[in-house]
Amino acid sequence: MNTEAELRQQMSDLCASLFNRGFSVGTAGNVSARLPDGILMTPTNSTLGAIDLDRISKIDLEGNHVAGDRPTKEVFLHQAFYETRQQAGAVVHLHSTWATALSCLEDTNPDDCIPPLTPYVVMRVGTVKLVPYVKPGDPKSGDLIRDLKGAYSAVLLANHGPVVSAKDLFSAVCAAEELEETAKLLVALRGRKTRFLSEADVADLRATYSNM
Ligand SMILES: O=C(O)[C@@H](O)C(=O)COP(=O)(O)O
Ligand SMILES: [Zn+2]
Repeated sequence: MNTEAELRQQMSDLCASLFNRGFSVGTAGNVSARLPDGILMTPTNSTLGAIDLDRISKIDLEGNHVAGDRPTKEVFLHQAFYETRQQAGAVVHLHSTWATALSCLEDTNPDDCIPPLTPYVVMRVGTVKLVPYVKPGDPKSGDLIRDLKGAYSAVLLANHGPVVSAKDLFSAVCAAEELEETAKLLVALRGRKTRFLSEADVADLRATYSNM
């Protein structure tokens, strides 16, 4: 387990890495990580490209804002992941282009937004559910995640973008990147005869590897 100081540094570094490689632009996206006594969150209206360690928001186990700048407006969304997935140590929300494109397409399967194209997306991300649109920052986003009862480590928010949780911050960032790259492949392959992994292949991967 990282110390809080190490986790703050890692959050700033990984957010900058996402931003510098175009997974986030402007002030889009937000990131959080669980501590024994609360949750660290990126501040609202901050750019992931320049997260100041001392201004990272902290909320306590009761959800009170106890340190740093005001947290992301998606605090309810992040809290709902931690409430329903005990194994989740971090949550990453992005507006990355290709996953967001899938979140807008009418024929994206709401129960399986990212069908099993490659082993790695099965291993790192799992089945991705579409969550109905609510406006950014709406507390209802938390209710919609709680309704899933912890069954999905990753979702697409309709007409908005991906949210990915994982056991720790590095894993959550890697999973968000894997989801984005697979979304890009899916859009590139649209209209072409595509071979997906079989149910047996997916079951074998799930038995061998865990995405959390
Ligand atoms: O789309 C939105 O407005 C938020 O989900 C977002 O990505 C950035 O909001 P803050 O984290 O409050 O800056
Ligand atoms: Zn957003």
